[in-house]
Amino acid sequence: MQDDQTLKAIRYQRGSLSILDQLKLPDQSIYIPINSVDDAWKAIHTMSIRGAPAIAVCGVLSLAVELYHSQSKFDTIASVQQFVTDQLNYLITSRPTAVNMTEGAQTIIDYLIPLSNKQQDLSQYINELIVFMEQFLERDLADNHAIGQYGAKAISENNTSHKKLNILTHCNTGSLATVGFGTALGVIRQLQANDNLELAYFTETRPYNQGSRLTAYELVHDRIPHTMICDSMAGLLMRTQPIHAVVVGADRVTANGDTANKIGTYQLAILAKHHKIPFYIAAPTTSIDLNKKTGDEIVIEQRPSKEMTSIKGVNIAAEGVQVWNPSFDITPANLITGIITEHGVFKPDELEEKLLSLRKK
Ligand SMILES: CSC[C@H]1O[C@H](OP(=O)(O)O)[C@H](O)[C@@H]1O
Repeated sequence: MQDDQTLKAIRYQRGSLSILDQLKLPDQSIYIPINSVDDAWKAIHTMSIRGAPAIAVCGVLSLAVELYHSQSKFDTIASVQQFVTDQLNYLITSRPTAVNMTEGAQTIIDYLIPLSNKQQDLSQYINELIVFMEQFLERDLADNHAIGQYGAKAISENNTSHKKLNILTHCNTGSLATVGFGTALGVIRQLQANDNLELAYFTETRPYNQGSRLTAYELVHDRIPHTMICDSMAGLLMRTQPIHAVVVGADRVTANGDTANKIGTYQLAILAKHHKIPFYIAAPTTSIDLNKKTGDEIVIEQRPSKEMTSIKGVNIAAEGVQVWNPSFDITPANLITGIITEHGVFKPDELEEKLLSLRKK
């Protein structure tokens, strides 16, 4: 099972934040300090830390650390509110596709006024704001296990004829993409814990290799039975091996269930449809953006060409080669069997209604 210490993407205690530098994995396990929002912005943009939920927690906690150490520079509550709003709006620009940072920023901005109605002492206001920001860490930890449990139950119930299941996943959606158990990889961890997993197949996930660099690291570490494949092998795998489900993460799910996820997800969904294999998205409800009606509204982040033309600084393509490097693609809702959240598994066409009723509670 997951070892909480060596697979922690984020280490935090009040006034101090560090992240596991995922660009150095799997060869080196090095934590780097994050002392400010600027540090967090750079770490997120360069993908030293990545994964929609982990990005949001890192961003919010970097602001908590900055507030903790710079209290003396504020003379009014209004100046704190302006600083927090400006820093959150800056953090959102670090990676545009995932919604979790935007959701977290809006939640904090919405709290600034109610908190000032409750607390007029400047020092106490800052302290209570820090406590509120720290709750993002606890919330995501709790969400992950629920996602794993709901997902494992749904997939097992879909395959009553097989005790042990072969699952295919893409990219990295484990402890290195969240702050705990993982989303899609959390479902795989839970299937393993329930003794319902035969093999976890996973793709290398070109071009940035989150699968070979990060998912391999997690599955080997947790001693979960697995097989790594190249992205291009997914079709032959589904045609020749019994794959019982595909489960992947999400960076942003829109109201109709369309989902932005790591590039390569869309073609896996098409292959799964062709081979009649259930295709699941696993994501916390903080990844669901009801303000966007369909996936056509999602901004797809374009990444630097060097992430395609080199690996760890070694060129694998001719200097000057022209590339196209979208970091995400959109999987339409009609290719998705279910969306696994911390509140249960929802069909795409019921997602908006279910989420609105949950948010009213
Ligand atoms: C639970 S992480 C969701 C999502 O994040 C990954 O993208 P990136 O590595 O570029 O941050 C990937 O799309 C995962 O599925």
